[in-house]
Amino acid sequence: MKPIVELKQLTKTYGKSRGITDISFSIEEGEVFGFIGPNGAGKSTTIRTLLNFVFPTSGSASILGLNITKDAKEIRKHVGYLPSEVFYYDDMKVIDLLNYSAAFYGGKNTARIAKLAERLDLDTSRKIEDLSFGNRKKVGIVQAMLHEPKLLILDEPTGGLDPLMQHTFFELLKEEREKGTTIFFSSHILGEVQKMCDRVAIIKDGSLIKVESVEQLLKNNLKNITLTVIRPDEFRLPQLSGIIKQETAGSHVKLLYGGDMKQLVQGLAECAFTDILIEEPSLEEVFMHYYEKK
Ligand SMILES: Nc1ncnc2c1ncn2[C@@H]1O[C@H](COP(=O)(O)OP(=O)(O)OP(=O)(O)O)[C@@H](O)[C@H]1O
Repeated sequence: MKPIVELKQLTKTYGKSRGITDISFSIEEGEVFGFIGPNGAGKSTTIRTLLNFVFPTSGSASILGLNITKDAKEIRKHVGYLPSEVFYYDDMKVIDLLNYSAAFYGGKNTARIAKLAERLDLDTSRKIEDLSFGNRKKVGIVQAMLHEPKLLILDEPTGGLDPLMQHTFFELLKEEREKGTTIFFSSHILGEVQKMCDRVAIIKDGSLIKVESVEQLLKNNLKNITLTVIRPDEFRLPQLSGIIKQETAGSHVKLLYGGDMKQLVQGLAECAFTDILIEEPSLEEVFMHYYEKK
C-alpha cells in the first residue's frame, strides 16, 4: 500500500531553537495514526511543517505523493486541518465562516455543514466573538471536515471539549475512518490514542523515539510485577538486566520488568516472598518507559 504521508529526515530549527530533528515515518492510507509526546516535543512543528506553514530546514516530506513545499496548494484541497488553537475574525457569524471555507474548496457543502453542526451541537447563527473556547473548537472541527478530505490532520483535537463532546467527536472520527479517511492526530492523552489509533509515533525533545502499533506497544513484553515480601528491608533481588524500575511500598516490592521471564523466575527462586502478581502495564507506563529511556 502507498503511504499517504511520508517524512524523510524532516528537520526544522527556529534560529537557535530546536524544533524537530530528522523525523522519518510514513502513514498508510486509511490508518488512524497517533502522534504523541510531552509538551514542547515537536508535534505542532511537525504538523505545521507538513502543511507548509513553516519551511523545513532540511529533509523532505510528501502528502498524497505531492511535495509539501512545492505542491502545498494542491495538498490543501485534500487535507482537513484542525490547529491546536483556533483564531478567527470575531465579528463573523459561524455559518458565514463555514460557507466561506466551503467556497475555498470550491463547493457549498451546505448539508454537510448542517449535519456536522447538529452532531456537535453547534449554533451556526451565533457570532464567533460570543463563542466559548470549546465552541470555537467545534467550529474548527466542522471546518476541517466539511469538504470530506482524504486526510485529516488534527493537532490536539480534544482540548476544550467536554467529555460528552469528546465522545461525539470520536464517534465522528470513527465514521470518517469507515469511509476510508486517513487520520493523523497529535495528543498527549494516552487513553485517546489507545482507543482510536492503529499506530503511534512517539516524539521527545524534537526526535522520534519509536513508531509502533498500539497493539505491539502494549505487548512489548513489559510486565508489572508485585512481590509480597516478609521483611522488606532485608529483601534483596538478584541483579537482572530486565529490571527497569524497582520500588518498595510497605511489604510490596514493585518491579517494571522487560527481560526474559525464565531468568526472572530462576532469580526469584532464591528470594523470600509470599506472593507474586504479574500484570500488563498500562499504556501510560509503557510511554513513560520510552520517555524516560532517552
Ligand atoms: N515559532 C517558534 N519559534 C521558536 N521556537 C519554537 C517556535 N515554535 C516552536 N518552537 C520550539 O520548538 C520546539 C517544539 O515545539 P512544538 O510546539 O512543536 O511542540 P509540541 O509537541 O507541539 O508541544 P505542545 O504539546 O506544548 O504544543 C519547542 O522547543 C518550542 O519551544
